[in-house]
Formats: sequence, structure tokens, C-alpha cells
Amino acid sequence: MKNDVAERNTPIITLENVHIQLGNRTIQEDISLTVNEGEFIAILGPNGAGKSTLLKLLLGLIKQSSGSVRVLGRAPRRGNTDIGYAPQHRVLEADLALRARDVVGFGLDGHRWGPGWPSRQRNEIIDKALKEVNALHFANAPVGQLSGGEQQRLLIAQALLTNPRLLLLDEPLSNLDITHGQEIVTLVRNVCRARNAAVLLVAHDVNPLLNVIDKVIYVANGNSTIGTPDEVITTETLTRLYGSPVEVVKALGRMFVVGAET
Ligand SMILES: Nc1ncnc2c1ncn2[C@@H]1O[C@H](COP(=O)(O)OP(=O)(O)OP(=O)(O)O)[C@@H](O)[C@H]1O
Repeated sequence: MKNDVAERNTPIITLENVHIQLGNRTIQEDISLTVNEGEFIAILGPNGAGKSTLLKLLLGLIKQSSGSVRVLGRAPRRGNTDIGYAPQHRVLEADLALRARDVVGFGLDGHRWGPGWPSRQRNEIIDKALKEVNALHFANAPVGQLSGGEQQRLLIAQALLTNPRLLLLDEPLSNLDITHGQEIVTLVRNVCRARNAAVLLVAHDVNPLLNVIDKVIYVANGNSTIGTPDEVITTETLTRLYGSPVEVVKALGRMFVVGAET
């Protein structure tokens, strides 16, 4: 079930006519959008379209060349504890000796309960996050021996440590099969609803997310648009974004984009 409309009227992110240039490459020509409190949004688009770049912009890791960016009422800044971020993740080495709870604890480094606080509070915060992602039972396991889905849950726990109002998840479903991907989607949906946090989740396939997301941001060929999946994932809209013929096929409650590298 999606979020209640009444909860979704406070802007958390506002981009106005934002142009992003990296080196001599234009990543976004003119992106404008608003994300409201508690919204669950998928960021979609082909490889290299600029999905991760959009997250980096919100994190203050890169800067727009023109236009206005507001996140939680301010210009983006590094180290904003109101934002939880889980970067793109590759499966960890099997012989990595760190425990799961140590990996989650890295999310506190640089914050109030960082490594200088080997305290009860630090452990309580880590345990609370582990519980929220249903990972307490493997808290002391060597992280390299955990499955891709279990490792992904740890990254989400890490991102939750500072009680963020905005969660940015970069491809949390990559490397997961359908069942484990669905577990992560349900988990993120529950977190989003329980905390009324906005979530931006980068993905390659909208289908595992169709029943839970409020909107999609689709980026392609330097262009972007935001709306519900039914508004955005259409032959007409995607052909305009890509600047070349694209066909959207809908079957069995799923959406397929044909004619573009997705
Ligand atoms: N510092 C840089 N200078 C020039 N180009 C860059 C720089 N950093 C990233 N890029 C380019 O920007 C583009 C967008 O990268 P980004 O990682 O945002 O894409 P993405 O949509 O997340 O891709 P993927 O789905 O493959 O992860 C890529 O073509 C990348 O090579």
C-alpha cells in the first residue's frame, strides 16, 4: 500500500532548472522536480544516464553548473545527517573478517556516536538499526560470509543510523534474485512508511517496485521527467526523453521498455 496523500505535501527536495556538467559531458540539461516528505521514488534510466550523479548532487558531492538545488530547506552539504546514503555495492570478499555489526557501525564514524564512543549508546543505536532491517540474528557473523541480500540489509541499516528524513539508495536490488530483491523492496517500503522518510532508490527495472513506489524519476540522454509510473513509462514520454523511438509494452501487470538500452 502506498503512502497516504495527506502525508506527502512537504517538499524535501526541490530542483529548479538544474544543469549538471561533469568534465566536458552534459549529464542533465534542465532538470526540475519536487520530492515530498514520505514519498518513495524510483530513479530509472539506462547505464551512464546520471542516476548516481543525481544522488551525488543531493549529497553535496558534486555541484550543479546552474539552477537551484534545495534539500531539506538548504543547499546540499556534505555530511548531512538528515540524509542516509547506501552507495552502489559489490558483494564483499568471502574472507573479510569484519562482523556485520562492525560494518553497520561505520555509519556512525564522523558523527556524534562515532569511534570515540565505544559505548552502550553506540551499541544500542547499531542494534536498533539491525533490528529494523531484520539483521539482528546475523549481527556477529563475518560479513564476507553473508548473502548479497543480507549484505544489502546491512548497508540500509548503516544508512538509517542517524534517523534520516531522506534515504538515498543506489541500486540496492542489483545482484539479487527476484525473491531477495522483493524482500529488500518490502523492507525499504516499511522503513519509508514507519519513519515517513522520503526514499530515492536507483534501479534498472521498475517492475519489482511497481506496487510500492509513488513516483519515478526517469533520466535519459541528458533529459529527465518525474511522475507516476503510468504517467512516465509510456511510449510517448520515453521516446521524447531518449530522443529516439522507444516502445513501452505492458503485459501481465509489468512494464517493458523496448528499443532503448535500459
Ligand atoms: N568526473 C567526471 N567527469 C566526466 N564524466 C563523469 C565524471 N563522473 C561521472 N561521469 C560520467 O557521468 C555519467 C553518469 O554517471 P552515473 O554514474 O551517474 O550514471 P548512472 O546512470 O548511475 O549509471 P549506471 O546505471 O551504469 O550506474 C557517466 O557517463 C560517467 O562516465
